Amino acid sequence: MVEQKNAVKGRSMKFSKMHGIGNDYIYVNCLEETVYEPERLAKKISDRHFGVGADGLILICPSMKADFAMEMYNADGSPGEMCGNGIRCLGKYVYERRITAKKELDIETKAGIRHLRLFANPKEKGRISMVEVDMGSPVLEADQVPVICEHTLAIDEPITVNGVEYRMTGVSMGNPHAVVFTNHVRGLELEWLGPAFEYHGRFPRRVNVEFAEVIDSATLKVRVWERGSGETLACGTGACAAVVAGVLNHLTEREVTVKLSGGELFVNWQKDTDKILLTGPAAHVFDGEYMIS
Ligand SMILES: N[C@H](CCC[C@H](N)C(=O)O)C(=O)O
Repeated sequence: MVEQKNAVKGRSMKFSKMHGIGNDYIYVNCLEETVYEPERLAKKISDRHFGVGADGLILICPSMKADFAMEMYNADGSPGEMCGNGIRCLGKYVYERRITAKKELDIETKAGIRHLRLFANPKEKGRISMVEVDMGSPVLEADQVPVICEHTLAIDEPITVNGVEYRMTGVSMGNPHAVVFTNHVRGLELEWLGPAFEYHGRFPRRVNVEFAEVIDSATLKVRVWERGSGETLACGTGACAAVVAGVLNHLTEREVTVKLSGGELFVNWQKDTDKILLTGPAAHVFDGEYMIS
């Protein structure tokens, strides 16, 4: 029944809008709804004028290997392997809607299984306000997975973009990132610089770019240009990549507060386990019904 309903144009699909410090996604509960063309839907529904408006689409799906599976699509319809802000909101969604009673969850993603710990809002019973994700280990070598570069380790590597030489460090958090340290992120013209990095020949799968300013060894200020979505107010995988690059370039410690345009995330790259813990808020904005067209 559900499958037929959504296959037909002009019928509606329930969705929720959520965000992690302003990195906003449309969530569809695919335990109840069926989405046939997620790339096409992501592009339409993410449009901030002709759609609902979001940085992309996230599908909450059943999993054979974990408690749930997450599929994510960028605003241009392209699929992404992992989403640090999105997965935190997914945890809040399934707990608050009583789809699960667990406060520790395993979520299957294209980058592997990620473990979540949900923290209750002390002021509102049954609500979750903060979520910690074990993001796994960063991947730095090209022959291991979807790293951005053809060559091995790219630490502080020169790259010419729009005729200017920058230095970047490549980090895969399951999805590809290039981190560029700079002295003043505020003044950067990302609309011009972001696409030039994203589509640079050095990155065969395109790239997410983080421009990071070192405030002190435990604080980074970061602006993000996301592959497939443009400048966003925050990026969880990007915050982790920035801290990995900070450590590798001897600029930061392993425990860092990352100040993004929409708020703060806390990153802890554990030395003993090599795993990265990402902690930050998760918020629900509204629920709605979308007409499939
Ligand atoms: N905003 C997300 C990452 C989306 C990455 C996506 N733009 C890609 O194509 O890899 C985060 O919080 O981690």
